[in-house]
Amino acid sequence: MSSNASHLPSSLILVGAGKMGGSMLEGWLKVGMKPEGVTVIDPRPSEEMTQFCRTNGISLNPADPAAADVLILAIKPQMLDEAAPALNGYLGPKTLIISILAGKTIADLRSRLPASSAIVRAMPNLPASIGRGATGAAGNEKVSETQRLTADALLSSNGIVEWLPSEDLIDAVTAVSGSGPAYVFHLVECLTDAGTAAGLPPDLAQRLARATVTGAGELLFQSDLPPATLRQNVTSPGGTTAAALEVLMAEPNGLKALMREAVAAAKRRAEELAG
Ligand SMILES: NC(=O)C1=CN([C@@H]2O[C@H](COP(=O)(O)OP(=O)(O)OC[C@H]3O[C@@H](n4cnc5c(N)ncnc54)[C@H](O)[C@@H]3O)[C@@H](O)[C@H]2O)C=CC1
Ligand SMILES: O=C(O)[C@@H]1CCC=N1
Repeated sequence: MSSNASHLPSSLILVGAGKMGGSMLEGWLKVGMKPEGVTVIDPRPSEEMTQFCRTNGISLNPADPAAADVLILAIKPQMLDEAAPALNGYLGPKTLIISILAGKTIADLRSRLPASSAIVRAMPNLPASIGRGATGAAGNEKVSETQRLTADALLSSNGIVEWLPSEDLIDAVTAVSGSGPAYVFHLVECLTDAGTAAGLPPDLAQRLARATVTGAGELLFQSDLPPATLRQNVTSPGGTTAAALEVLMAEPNGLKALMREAVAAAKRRAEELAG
């Protein structure tokens, strides 16, 4: 984990503490963000989140929250219009806004918030909660160097951060790493299904599929070898893996084409969510 704790903000408001906001919050506390500096705003917090805030001494839905150094926006993109009027009340002149809303551009946010707002648009992913997430981020010209370091400290507490040369790349980042964990979880579902079809009891198939994907993921994490080399290391010439890969890598309808289609669909959807 590469978070630079000295740049963590002293105060932060999290607006929307659902699956992703909650995952990020776990990461911030693990790297030393002070719970008394965190305020959570969510009209419908889950029981787990309510309990989490109580246990950690985090202020949940205070009547009149003071403006903070950082406001993290983690509501659904479709809720932005409804949430925007209240957001203005949480902003001070120096508040940095970090939005993780899929599809919503910095211009979309600026049209609903003070024009002078410093905004970082970021796209994290769910493994943020265990510090193994991947985030792409880009900021507008109002973001000072100190604010960029603050954003970096928060986002890197959740895993790797890639600062993008242009905000335009974020929809593609969303389609690859934002949504990507779901593709991997679905791979486990498919491998379980295939194992069951091949004669394994479903529970056993799922345990094997899960351990295989997490083991392969951890090997990829720990190794410097490119994924293609790791794949070749499993593949004995004329063996079982080669037989399976002939199906998966068939042209033109193999996994590569399917993955391109899936990522393109996710990117298109992100573009539709803009506005
Ligand atoms: N789930 C994921 O893996 C990822 C999600 N995102 C983005 O994160 C955002 C949240 O997604 P999820 O956490 O999956 O959704 P979620 O539905 O789990 O969480 C949204 C939360 O916002 C709260 N909320 C609704 N209206 C509100 C308001 N006016 N003020 C404050 N809170 C309000 C809801 O009660 C809920 O707890 C979305 O914009 C999504 O694009 C980004 C990357 C990954
Ligand atoms: O499915 C979604 O729209 C959000 C954005 C990336 C992951 N979850």
